[in-house]
Amino acid sequence: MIDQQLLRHLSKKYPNVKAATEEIVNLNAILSLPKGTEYFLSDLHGEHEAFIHMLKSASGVIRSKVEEIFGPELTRDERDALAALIYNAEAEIKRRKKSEEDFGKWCKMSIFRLVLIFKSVTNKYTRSKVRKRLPKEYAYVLDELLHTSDEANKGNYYGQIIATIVECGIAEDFIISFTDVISSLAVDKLHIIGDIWDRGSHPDAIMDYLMGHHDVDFQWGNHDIVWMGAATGNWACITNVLRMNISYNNFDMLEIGYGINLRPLAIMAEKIYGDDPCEFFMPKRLEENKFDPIDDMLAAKMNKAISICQFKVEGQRIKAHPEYGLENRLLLDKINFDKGTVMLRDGEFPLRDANFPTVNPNNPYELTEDERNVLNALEASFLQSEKLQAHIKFMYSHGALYTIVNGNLMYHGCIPMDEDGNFENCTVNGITASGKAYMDYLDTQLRNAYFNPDESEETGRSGDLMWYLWLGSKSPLFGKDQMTTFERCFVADKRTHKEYTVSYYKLINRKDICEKILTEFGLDPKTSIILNGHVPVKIKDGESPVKGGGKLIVIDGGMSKAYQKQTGIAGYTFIFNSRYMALAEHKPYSPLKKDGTQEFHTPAIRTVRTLQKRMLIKDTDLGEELQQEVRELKELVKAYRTGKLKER
Ligand SMILES: O=P(O)(O)OC[C@H]1O[C@](O)(COP(=O)(O)O)[C@@H](O)[C@@H]1O
Ligand SMILES: [Mn+2]
Repeated sequence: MIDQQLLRHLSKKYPNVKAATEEIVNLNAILSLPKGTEYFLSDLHGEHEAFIHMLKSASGVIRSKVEEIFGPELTRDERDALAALIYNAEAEIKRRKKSEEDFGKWCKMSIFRLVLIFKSVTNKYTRSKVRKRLPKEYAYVLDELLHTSDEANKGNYYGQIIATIVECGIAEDFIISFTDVISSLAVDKLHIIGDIWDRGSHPDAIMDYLMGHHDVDFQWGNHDIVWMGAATGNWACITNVLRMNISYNNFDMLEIGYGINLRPLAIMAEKIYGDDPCEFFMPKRLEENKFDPIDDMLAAKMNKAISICQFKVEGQRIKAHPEYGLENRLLLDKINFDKGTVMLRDGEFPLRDANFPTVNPNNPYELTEDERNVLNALEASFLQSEKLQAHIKFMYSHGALYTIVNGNLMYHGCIPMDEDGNFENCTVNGITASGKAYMDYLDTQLRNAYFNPDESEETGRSGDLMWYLWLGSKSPLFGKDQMTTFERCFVADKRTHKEYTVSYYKLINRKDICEKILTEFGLDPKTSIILNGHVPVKIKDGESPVKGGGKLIVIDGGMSKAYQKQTGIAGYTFIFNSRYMALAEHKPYSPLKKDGTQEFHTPAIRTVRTLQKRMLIKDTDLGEELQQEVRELKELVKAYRTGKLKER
């Protein structure tokens, strides 16, 4: 039974039998449509161009539509050009303006072709859903192009509309909007399973783009969490994100994108390491900075200066939180400054760089006055960066530690388990929990850390939790025994760099374990699957992304350029539409060339599961909500009919 109050509330929106019945008809129509296509991506690591291309091309789906519709009619080059127009309309228009004798004619022809693709990507949506996604300025025209029913006159009618667009001089803008709509309609829901930031040059551009997306959710990754901590002003997180991004030469993003002022750090680095070659701190150059080039020598000094700050600040956090169990990461006090060695858990190792002018052997974790001043200034930059704070708030409002959508469980790293596959008890901030309860507890704590920080504590202290989740061995986002950053910087012997993954990553090869996790999260282990990111799948070594008898799929395929050598591909998109689940395996993205052309690679798509029957909206989470609405509306109609409520 639905209560009277709810019915009275509903009656405000549906004041009579007719209005309520109309909505029931509308909802039932929606329920019988095929489910929209969901896309799952992870480990974007700042690769904005590759990522945006994956969305624009709908990871191969646009190409297959072009083939389906124009295969018999157009040449291969023409089909390539049409696909290229949808992927990057600005660039293609610019190129055509130069090469076409009659640019207006090219615009007309392109619009005609786009209309056919548009029809194909919208045919499983209701008219009202499509309307809601159209850009306001062209909604009327696009709706007409899509829905005109006068078959005999259609050619002429289209022709008129299109000719007017070209004559009015708005063809370029129209085509750009049109291609955006086509790409956006091909992807109904987007799930990002963590790690937007670090390594690649423009996570800021990715976030800007996603903030305009119609339906996106995030499952936080370790690289996201450490930025979320940095945004609370936490020094351990700030030094970590700066070290990583300086070491990848990402100055445009830091200084121009987020407005982080690195001048105090640069001045201090120059002062401390004037003569130090900082050989092992040279930045990796995956891309050049367009606006803020910093020469390698200065970048290396800044990298070393911020790394030392990181190890000192982390040492302080480790001592302040014995419950984190990170004492084995206290390494500055294990340095033998006379011998130039460090004592690690596997013995004593020589340091390849033993110049530590700012480390006081008697009190190695103490910051110098200069370092403190620099960190204060950096903290202010992070706290006051409007762009960063907006991105982080969006991560919170659209994100979580894990998410369940349409029966699938998504999380970035792992669920802590012991060797036998029991959910491991983990203690954080005084509370001990395991499995789902641990994840739920951390999720709440992470929200408090940003939105309700403990005012009485030093600034950013709440962010210690984010720092722990970035590198702690019981962090469901990290999933390794330790993070060996110090060793990577200072010790030549690569064996000391090794980070061992936790038991979980072995266990997930077992079907029963994956089913156990699904059950823990209240899902049906027969039909549900887990989508996992974080650990690059080494396809070139024969590793498969599909684990646990198809119950778990790891979709970190190495979108990060820095990791493509390891994986042998350039990322995955997991696709779940009304007919199947599939993995699109991407080749490295080739950027736009100077002559305005671009080489596009269509991903290899392999089906992971074919659904026995077409999945409809009524079978989805949304379908459940809509069916509840239908039940309520039926009660409302009954209330009107029996005189319990008055029609208006
Ligand atoms: O390869 P890089 O950029 O130096 O980073 C290495 C660090 O990144 C990590 O792998 C974490 O990043 P991922 O979440 O992408 O695996 C650490 O475990 C490791 O210490
Ligand atoms: Mn990760």
